[in-house]
Amino acid sequence: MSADNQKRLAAERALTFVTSGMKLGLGTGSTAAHFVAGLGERVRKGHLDVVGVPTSEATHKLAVQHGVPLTTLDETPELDLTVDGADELDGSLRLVKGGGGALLREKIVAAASARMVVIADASKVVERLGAFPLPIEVIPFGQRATAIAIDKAARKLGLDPVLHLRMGAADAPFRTDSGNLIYDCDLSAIPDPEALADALSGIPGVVEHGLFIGLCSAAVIAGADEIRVMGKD
Ligand SMILES: O=C[C@H](O)[C@H](O)[C@H](O)COP(=O)(O)O
Repeated sequence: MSADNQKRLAAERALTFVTSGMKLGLGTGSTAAHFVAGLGERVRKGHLDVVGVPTSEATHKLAVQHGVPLTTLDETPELDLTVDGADELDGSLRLVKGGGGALLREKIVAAASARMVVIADASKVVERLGAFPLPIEVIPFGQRATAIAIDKAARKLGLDPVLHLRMGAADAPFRTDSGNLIYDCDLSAIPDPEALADALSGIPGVVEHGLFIGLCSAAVIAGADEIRVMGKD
């Protein structure tokens, strides 16, 4: 079975967590896109009556296309459930996110939700986080100084970071939906995600990083032969 089919199956399973009346956070990425499509189908058929807060402009567009009723986090600041993808997750449901550049809004929306469920194909589950370069969103002002501070903070923790400024179209730096830049921080492995998260959060200029710790309560993982739920079903 292709990875995309696994993503779709994980999304379908997560739809069973949704009930009418829920206020939902809608994640970003190829896996979350399956969830938004499935949600739209159920809404159009009259099986579900929900509202969603998109975590990116891309998800906003997709949700509109699929007929998912939308609200904003300002109108609806407390959500029941967020369903989102991940770039990596470990056995403690710690995540690396931001491969698509949406980590800031994704984290704000997840933090405003009573529950966050990750959906992923089995390749995303890892023994130890860090093979996927950690996305770190920074303010454009002083971005080189911020990158040096990130490098120093990681080295203090015994890590050996390699930072790449993410590029977008036409050889210009990638800009997030909030107009910021992203450094992808290649660390090979992150032995102590909590310590790194704390260190990064203390750097002026870092808006947010892609380590999601203590936010996800369950993950639906679709493999070649089975779908399993990690954490609270
Ligand atoms: O910024 C993007 C998000 O964190 C995505 O949820 C993450 O990159 C996973 O995306 P995908 O489902 O496409 O692998």
